[in-house]
Amino acid sequence: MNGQGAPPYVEVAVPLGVRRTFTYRLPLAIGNAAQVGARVRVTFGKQQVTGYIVALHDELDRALEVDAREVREIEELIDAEPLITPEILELTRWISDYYLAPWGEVLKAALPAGANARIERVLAITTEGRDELARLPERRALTLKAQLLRMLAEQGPMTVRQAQRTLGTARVARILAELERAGWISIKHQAQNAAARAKRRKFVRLAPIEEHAAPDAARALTAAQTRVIEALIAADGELPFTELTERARASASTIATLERKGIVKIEAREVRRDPLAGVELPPLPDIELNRAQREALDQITAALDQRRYAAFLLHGITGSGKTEIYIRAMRACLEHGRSALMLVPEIALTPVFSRRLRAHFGDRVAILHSSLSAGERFDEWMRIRRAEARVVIGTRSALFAPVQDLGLIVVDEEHDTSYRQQESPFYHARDAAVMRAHKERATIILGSATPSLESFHNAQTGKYRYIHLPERVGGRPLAQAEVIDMRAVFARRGREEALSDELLEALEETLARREQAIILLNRRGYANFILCRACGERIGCPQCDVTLTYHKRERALLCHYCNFRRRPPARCPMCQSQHLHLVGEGTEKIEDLLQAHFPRARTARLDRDTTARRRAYEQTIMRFAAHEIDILVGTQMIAKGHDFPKVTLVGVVSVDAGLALPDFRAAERTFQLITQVAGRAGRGDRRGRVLIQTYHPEHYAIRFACAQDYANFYRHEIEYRKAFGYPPFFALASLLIQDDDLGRAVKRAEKLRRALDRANRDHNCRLLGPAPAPIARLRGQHRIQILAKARRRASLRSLIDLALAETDDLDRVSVEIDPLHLM
Ligand SMILES: Nc1ncnc2c1ncn2[C@@H]1O[C@H](COP(=O)(O)OP(=O)(O)OP(=O)(O)O)[C@@H](O)[C@H]1O
Ligand SMILES: [Zn+2]
Repeated sequence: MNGQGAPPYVEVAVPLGVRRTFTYRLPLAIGNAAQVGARVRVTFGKQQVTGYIVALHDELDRALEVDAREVREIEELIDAEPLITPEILELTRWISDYYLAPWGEVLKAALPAGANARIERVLAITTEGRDELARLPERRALTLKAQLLRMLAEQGPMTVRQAQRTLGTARVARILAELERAGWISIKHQAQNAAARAKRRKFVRLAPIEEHAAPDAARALTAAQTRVIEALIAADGELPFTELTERARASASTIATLERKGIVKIEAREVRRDPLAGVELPPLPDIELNRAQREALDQITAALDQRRYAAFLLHGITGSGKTEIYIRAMRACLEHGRSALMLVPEIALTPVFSRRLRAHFGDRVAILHSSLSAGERFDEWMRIRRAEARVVIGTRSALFAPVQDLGLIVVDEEHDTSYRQQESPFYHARDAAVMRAHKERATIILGSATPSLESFHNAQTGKYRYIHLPERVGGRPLAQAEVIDMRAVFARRGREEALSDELLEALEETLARREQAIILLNRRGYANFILCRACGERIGCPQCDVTLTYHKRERALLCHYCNFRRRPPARCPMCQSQHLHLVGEGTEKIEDLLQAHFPRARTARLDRDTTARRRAYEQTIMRFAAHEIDILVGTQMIAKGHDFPKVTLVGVVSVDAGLALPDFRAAERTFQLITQVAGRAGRGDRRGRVLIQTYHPEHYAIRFACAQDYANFYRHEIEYRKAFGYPPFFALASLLIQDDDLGRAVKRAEKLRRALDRANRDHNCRLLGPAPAPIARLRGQHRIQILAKARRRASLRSLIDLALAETDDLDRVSVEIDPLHLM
């Protein structure tokens, strides 16, 4: 024991590809200060890593047969106050078990990026180093070593990175070891909380009048000083320092002089980085709920009153007024003194909606999403941690918001694929949110116009309570949808056209009525790929088994998987022929075509290329909402959740590529995409129209989406899932082996398969593969897949657990439980 009776051992989870936790000893110096949920710096192998304390214990776990003498000490305690709450610790442990994901990685994902400490090497000069420096001749040009010593003597300890910034990376690297050996400097590892510091800003304000009331004070002022004072008076007495220097065209020294005279005061204050700073709040519509909404809300508030776990599937068609229900449910939750968390899909976090929440809940709202800076995220996160924010809205990782006393979770557009994290740790935020609600006795609402098959199935079997809103608010009709058979268009025109006459005419009429249109094509770029007509070569990515997409604006061929980029060649790289042909179209080309057809219309494009810049997405959406844009072309990001009353036409250029993907969810995705985008039409006074171009007009996903008939789509699709043994009837796991050497990948896959077979003697799982994944090579790695299926997810997990434990060199297998795609 270490004196004060503190448990001498801690269990640490590290964010590396290992699933078990590790025991460390607490040094005396840390003693009682260590708490569960705090971050620590530990030595792991030869590395220094940030880990998370997940348990404290008095004795070593005998079962693990750890030798007490081999247990290492914690190097540093990073947090005196743990960042991770007990609830989040518990949730991450569940995720780690359920998804067979390393606990440390889940914990890392649970903290805002700004809070993930970087381990830095910190340099400091020693007494011997100072003596050495004193012996050096004063004036002569200093050697590199002497320069570094002098820097450390004058400026104090600094990180290796900082030293390298001044003196050059390679140069510093060269001399460090030598200086340390000579005993002139010390090198220590330390955790640095980069962005995880509150932001401080300097403010200048006018001092109270009596402090500088000397009668002739005004006369003694220079012109610049007068400008400073006038600027401050105009701003009600206070301005941020930098803003003041700009406004008054004054230098820092002018302001310093005024401070010495006692006329102004300068002070540094902590400021909050507010993601909604400077936005105008639209007036809130005064809405009276209709009967269906009221009944839905009543059920939800009754559950909230009981303070027990309850899960609802709110299935409301597009425009049925789900958002209004969410807001009122959140308000009810707040009235109970509890907090509410709302998850929204990645980019569809509509700027309009965040503003509405701010208007409803004021400062109690915190916003967490991917386009915030690390600093903004951290500030918002801390406001939640301190329970200053009681309503949280955010994307996938907001699942881990340290909300205190959680009463309600809303998952909007619950079918959306962005809730699935597509890299390790793989988790599905919707499913984990259901578990979180369960553990914290909260009510959860999963809302969608096109529920995922899993959720609808859960509602059918009684796992979720089902609420249906079958009509649009105000009795508005759904848009009228028509399928355009592109085979007939081809026969008529005799050549391939991206836009049919029907769609062009409808656009013409829409523009003539001064209404707006949305045109969807779920593929960015200009042309799908480049084909050599002489030899048949398709120009592909050298790293991946996919073709490169032609981007005209950037004059580049891009790989949409690994971002490889090259200039479009003038000749075929295989046969040198000049007969290169652009095949297929993307959003760029559709934008060009529309501009050619309708030169007077204002068109804009929304896809990952146009929204790379922060806030670009938001700007385009706001301009479209203000009708500064007539036609909006885009990928699926325009299909989600938006409410633009003046949109009366939606055109779907093509969904055929998505339908053809070798994935059991292809039909479901296509159905959802069409239904969602169709739902953007006719949300105002005029009825909307939807035109869907396709070469497969008879496909059931297209037929049912066109009729906006969820029930029949579900009936059809669920039969197929049952017949072929897919979710929700079977649980699925995919094991992916990647290696830059194909032979090695195959060997490892076969070995894994044998281990799985052995483990499967006591289980009853179905195993498929190894086989090349549909994308057989990605970023230079060959990809071999094994699929496992079972009726019970638990047996699937235990099977994989066993197999992985048995094979030792398989830590690089990536395991996905409930994968979304099998690509
Ligand atoms: N009871 C009501 N009376 C009048 N208008 C309403 C009512 N409820 C909601 N609305 C308005 O109807 C429009 C559509 O509502 P909302 O955006 O909530 O639909 P939704 O169900 O979320 O649709 P989607 O699934 O397409 O996003 C909004 O402009 C909203 O303000
Ligand atoms: Zn690539």
